[in-house]
Amino acid sequence: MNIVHIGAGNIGKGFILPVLKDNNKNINFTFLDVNQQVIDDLKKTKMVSLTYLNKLKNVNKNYIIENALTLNEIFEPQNTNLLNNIDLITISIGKENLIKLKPWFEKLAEKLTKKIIVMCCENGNKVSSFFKDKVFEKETQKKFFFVDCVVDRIIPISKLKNAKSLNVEEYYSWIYDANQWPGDVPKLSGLKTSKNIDFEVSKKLYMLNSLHCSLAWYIYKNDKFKSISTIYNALQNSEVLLFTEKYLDECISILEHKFHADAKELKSYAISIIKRFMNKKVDDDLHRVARNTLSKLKTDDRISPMILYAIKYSLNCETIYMSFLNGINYYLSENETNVEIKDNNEILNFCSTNLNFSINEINALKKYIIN
Ligand SMILES: NC(=O)c1ccc[n+]([C@@H]2O[C@H](COP(=O)([O-])OP(=O)(O)OC[C@H]3O[C@@H](n4cnc5c(N)ncnc54)[C@H](O)[C@@H]3O)[C@@H](O)[C@H]2O)c1
Ligand SMILES: O=P(O)(O)OC[C@@H](O)[C@@H](O)[C@H](O)[C@H](O)CO
Repeated sequence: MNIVHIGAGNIGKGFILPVLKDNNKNINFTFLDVNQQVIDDLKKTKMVSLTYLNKLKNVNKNYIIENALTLNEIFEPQNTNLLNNIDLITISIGKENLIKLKPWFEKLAEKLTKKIIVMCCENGNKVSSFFKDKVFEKETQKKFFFVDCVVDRIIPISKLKNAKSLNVEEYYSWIYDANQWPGDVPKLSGLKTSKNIDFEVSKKLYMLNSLHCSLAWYIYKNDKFKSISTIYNALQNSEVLLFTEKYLDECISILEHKFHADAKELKSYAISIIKRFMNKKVDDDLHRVARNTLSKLKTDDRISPMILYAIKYSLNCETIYMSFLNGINYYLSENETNVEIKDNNEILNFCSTNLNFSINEINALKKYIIN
């Protein structure tokens, strides 16, 4: 099977490559990236070397890659065979960068003789559908099967000095939408399917990912990352643990209400998240988990939808709302404005100007703040 993966970064090298290679025979794997240095390094080594950060004993494993190319190199004559035989394109470049792939996909679409599956392995709400609907015209959309998925493995930023080595968490989960996968294409091993991808996406995004950035913003507010700089260090503090528990309890009530989900199952998922965050070997920097703060605060991402849902159905979201304000202030301080906003009108103004809140959403938030 020919896999082309766009984005030879942490999730590409530390998750997509090993999960596909470990679980499926005859995987021919090609990395594409815009970063010339990364591609040159991978061309040289043709290998990725992973260290699994097992709590008991680290395990090292090497993975062969068949090709590493810059995006446009794939259109060169010597790569025609590969181009004509792609089965699956996976992508992990950051949701905000997807728009840049528009011309590349349009060029590819002109050359295709069969429909190809595209999976955006980005954190966000059904990002493959977003990519399909918001980026492409109908004609291009028809050339691909866009399949939503949820990917989960914590891969901290590497402090190792070469592009081929990476430390990764041992745990992983990759779930895709069973309804969008074409019926005549065999399923991939190592991946799970779901007929309720909305729930799977929301569960991970609202609990794990929103807790991650909320912890960073909380620590920044109280410590400015002076004495605490990683997720593991943060969770050694009893006040942070209390914040975490309250935060996850509010998330659980919202998910339980929205999806009629089993609260016990969500509770054990919450416990599993805390356990994973408490793996001392996963040296996960707070700047990383808070990256792209503004996108994380927008109405299509991990915090605002929970607040707006809780307001609508009168559910408690006190801690999540506090975290939302921490996030706004973190964003402002990162952008060197040195202004904290606390005034209600400033908050509402920020939401409509920078976070895509609609008039109805602003009115709902206003009512919540005033009460
Ligand atoms: N690291 C994690 O723990 C983790 C886990 C699950 C999901 N994710 C998601 O995976 C995505 C990538 O995260 P990451 O940690 O691997 O980031 P990263 O910065 O390590 O890797 C991103 C890669 O994409 C490349 N890239 C950027 N723009 C590009 C473009 N226009 N065309 C081709 N390549 C381009 C970069 O050069 C880089 O190599 C994000 O959406 C993130 O939310 C990350
Ligand atoms: O990648 P982001 O910036 O969307 O979010 C930061 C982290 O929450 C994220 O990378 C997690 O480590 C990952 O999603 C775990 O599966």
